[in-house]
Amino acid sequence: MAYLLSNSIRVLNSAELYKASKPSKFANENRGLKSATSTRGRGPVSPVHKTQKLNLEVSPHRAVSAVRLMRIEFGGAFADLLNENGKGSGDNEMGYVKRTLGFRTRALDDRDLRLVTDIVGGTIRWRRYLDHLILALCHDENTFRSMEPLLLQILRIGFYEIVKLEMPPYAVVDENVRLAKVALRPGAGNMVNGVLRKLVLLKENNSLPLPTLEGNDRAQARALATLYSHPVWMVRRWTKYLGREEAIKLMMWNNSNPSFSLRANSGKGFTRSDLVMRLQMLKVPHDISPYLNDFVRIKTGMQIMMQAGLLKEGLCSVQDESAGLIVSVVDPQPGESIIDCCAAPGGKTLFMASRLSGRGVVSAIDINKGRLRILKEAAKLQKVDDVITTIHADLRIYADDNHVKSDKVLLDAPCSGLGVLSKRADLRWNRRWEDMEQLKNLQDELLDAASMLVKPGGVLVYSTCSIDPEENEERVAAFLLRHPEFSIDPVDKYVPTDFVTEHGFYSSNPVKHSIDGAFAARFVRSL
Ligand SMILES: C[S@@+](CC[C@H](N)C(=O)[O-])C[C@H]1O[C@@H](n2cnc3c(N)ncnc32)[C@H](O)[C@@H]1O
Repeated sequence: MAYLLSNSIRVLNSAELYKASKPSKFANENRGLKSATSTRGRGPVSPVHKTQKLNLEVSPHRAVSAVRLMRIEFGGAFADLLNENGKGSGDNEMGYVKRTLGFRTRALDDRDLRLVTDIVGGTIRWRRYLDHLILALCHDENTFRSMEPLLLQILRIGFYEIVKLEMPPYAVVDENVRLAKVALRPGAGNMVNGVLRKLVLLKENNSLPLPTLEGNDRAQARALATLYSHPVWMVRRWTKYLGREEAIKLMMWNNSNPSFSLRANSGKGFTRSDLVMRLQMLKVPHDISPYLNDFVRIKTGMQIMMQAGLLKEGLCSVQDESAGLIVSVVDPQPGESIIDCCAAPGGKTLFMASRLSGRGVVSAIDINKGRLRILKEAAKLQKVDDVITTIHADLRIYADDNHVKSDKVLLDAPCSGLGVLSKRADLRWNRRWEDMEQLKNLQDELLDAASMLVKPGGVLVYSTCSIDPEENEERVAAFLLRHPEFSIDPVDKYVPTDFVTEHGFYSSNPVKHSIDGAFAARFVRSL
């Protein structure tokens, strides 16, 4: 499958998603995989009876969006089932469309690709809100709870297009009815027709059945969670730590279309000016990063940039400035030995390596062999492999067994990812409150291990892509209590003051800085 990228890398890298995603509680508690593959009502993977011919009635971007949403929601298990039914279909998206819907559509053009990205990303982000409306407009709760997954995806798409994209409503109704009829059966088309028409009327009368902010804290959190389409536990956590107003702003940011940054790969002699020139030639609108010399921001045109081969040739990488600023906190210098403790897939390793000008070494450790392989290949492509060594290991065991001491050690710890929810549209539904406790324990263990690799007088940087104080400041405080041999080195020398907290940590705030949320603390080990 061509990864149908235009502006949402994480949403679209579905192979990765299958592996990474845990079952979505919200989605799966009422409709499991069994119903996803049910043959009742000609379910999505029983298309034997259907024509395998090219279908020109259904708009291809809707068909592809519906199938991609199924794949994201049901993850690897769904993909595996498809493969059982037809080997080889997993390799390309049209294969999935054919297997799921029972027909092919014409190939997608650039406009279709952009629509798929918008619809899939938006429908995932707004899922709780959309499901609330769908449930309200169904005959009864049982109709909603027992709905075939493909039918539900078609309804979600229609609701999203009407309510959030504000597309011409009757065209949306017609198109989605047609999709339901062809992919499922005429009755399903009638159902979609009835529910979408009700929605159009309610929207025209400005009377969508939405919850109001009433009742106790819990009830209000539930209402906010529906209105801004996030899990209740996140709303409660953010209301506690940020206050309601900031929590709402954060949720609005998470629901907006993400923009991306590109890092010119100076390791390959390709400068930001070179990148700017190439983007100008490709007519891709861009802005220079105000924070980092190698970075350029783009809101649209990712597809064009990829088609032009800039990523494939290793001339630049997609990297958020929040991650680039963590490398600024490490401040790699030529000749240094650096250990990147949780390195894969390598965004920060590669950037650090490019800063060494061919002198020094970055040892990239990771427990995940597959992701480490991606890092290795990217290092070759970007011509920084001469200063990178990869080590496949559990950091905790590695640190116990090896008595290496480095100038600098970066621990970019596994975390909730609560700072990157605008890019990782599905992550909010996969993260559970219980994950936080497990993650905090792991972060403490990894910090202890990473600290063993720092030479006297050396530097340790702890970072996350989370905005959660329990994963950030609290972990730092706990670490300092356990390790009096380390002290805080304030980061104001390394990043713009706007990112420096009162305790001398680096913190990027999506709402304030319009980049992903991230955190870093820099420690120095006593001599
Ligand atoms: C936040 S990601 C790192 C992202 C990376 N630094 C980058 O910039 O691309 C966390 C990584 O920690 C790795 N990891 C988790 N537990 C680990 C362990 N016990 N030892 C080593 N790596 C681990 C995961 O495989 C994952 O690749």
